[in-house]
Amino acid sequence: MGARILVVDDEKTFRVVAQAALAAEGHDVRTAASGGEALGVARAFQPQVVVLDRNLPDADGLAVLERLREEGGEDAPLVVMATAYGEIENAVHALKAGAFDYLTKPIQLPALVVTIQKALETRRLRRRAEGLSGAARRRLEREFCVGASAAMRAVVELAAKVATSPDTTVLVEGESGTGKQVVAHLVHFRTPGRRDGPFVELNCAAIPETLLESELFGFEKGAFTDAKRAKPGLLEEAEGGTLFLDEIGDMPLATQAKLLKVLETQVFRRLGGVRDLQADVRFLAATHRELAAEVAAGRFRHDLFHRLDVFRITIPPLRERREDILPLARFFLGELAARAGKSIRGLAPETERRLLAYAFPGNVRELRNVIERAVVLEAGDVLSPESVLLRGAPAPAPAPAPDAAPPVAPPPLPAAGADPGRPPTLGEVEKAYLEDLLARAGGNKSQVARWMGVSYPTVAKKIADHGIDVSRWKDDAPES
Ligand SMILES: Nc1ncnc2c1ncn2[C@@H]1O[C@H](COP(=O)(O)OP(=O)(O)OP(=O)(O)O)[C@@H](O)[C@H]1O
Repeated sequence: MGARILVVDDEKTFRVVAQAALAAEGHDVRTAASGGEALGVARAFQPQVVVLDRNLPDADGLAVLERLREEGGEDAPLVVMATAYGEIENAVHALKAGAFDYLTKPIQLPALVVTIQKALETRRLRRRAEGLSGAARRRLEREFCVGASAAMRAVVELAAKVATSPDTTVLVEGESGTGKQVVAHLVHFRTPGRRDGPFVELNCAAIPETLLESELFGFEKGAFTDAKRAKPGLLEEAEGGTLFLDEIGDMPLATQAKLLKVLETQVFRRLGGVRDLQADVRFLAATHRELAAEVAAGRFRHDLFHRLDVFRITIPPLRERREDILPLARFFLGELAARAGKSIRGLAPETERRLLAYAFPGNVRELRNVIERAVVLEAGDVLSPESVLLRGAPAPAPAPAPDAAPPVAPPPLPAAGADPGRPPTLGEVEKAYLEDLLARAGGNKSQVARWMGVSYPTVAKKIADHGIDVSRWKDDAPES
């Protein structure tokens, strides 16, 4: 597709010839004979590329370049500066002032056409990268909720601090589901020198030991039997950006030694390779294990631990920052209800009470899952406690006080089996009663014991005697 090109030169012959050559390539070309005219045309025409003579009758081309960049801002055209033959100094000045490239006069038309093509391609790629990272950044702001706890504010502050040093290694610690990956994203997208580069993730626990090194370092053709062609590793893919090593505590010792070397020297080789490659990446490692304890147990190298532990961000479990529960719940509700096309205004007071009382062993991930399911179940315009199913916590209907009498009218009598005239036995009634209470308590035996007014061991024994499988009511285990 043709582009808008402005040719600025006081020599009429050059303007005419260049315009014809570029128009023949399908471009829309305007010309100007002076700096003043060029700025006027640029404002109206918004060219994507400007071919600009350094020596203009009314101005220095460098000054015009500066004005074009200033006025155009993010949309400023790329400038190809035309300099007199032998004035290499001028060319260097032009590049330093932000010109995309330079051509020496007399300008050869084929060189002009190729340089314009290069400029347009660069502009397209830059825009694409900006578009992508801009979208990713906006998504990040949408996907991250700071919460209300001092602990999370401290985490965000630390992330902002380390974002100012693009080469510092970061270690993120926290239980599963606390948000280590979202914090890793936060660091990446807030680091000016890295955020336009890639964010590449490697989960060290999810990948077989034998594949881990080839994923990380890449390999040359013939490095091993299946290496039919060379493949760059994630270290190369992450060039200029961030390499996020998730579950680093699960990395095998042999790979740890190799990783340590990269961290120390910033140099590595592909498997089977002989060339040293530079690792221009920020390493960000995360673990749900306590690495110091892993070191003590001999499962993690102490030198690697110290190399990684330059800047540590610890995310506390959700149960230790309860102030975050409701802001996060509302945040997820907003996002998930919109996605489901439901208008659910907020949380019912009883829903809030139940969420606040719950321990969230699966942390923020479990909270998100709970809200996601509740949104599916909810028919009203607020998230009611009946829709919010919490593992091991009693289902709310009909919402008894925790220690109140059994919450139910007697359960429906069980079917009498073979003999329709026979009333159910006491054992059958007891079993049905137990199953009914277990269903209401989400499988929580302590709650059932309180409702039945008997001890926990008594309930546990009755459940075992009747052969009841409690796990079927505990279906909302968090993902891990
Ligand atoms: N502060 C937060 N704001 C918004 N969403 C969050 C936040 N913290 C966690 N989440 C959400 O919780 C879920 C789990 O987060 P994440 O994957 O980052 O946890 P993790 O600690 O890396 O877990 P794992 O150790 O299991 O890999 C994700 O869906 C994530 O979007």
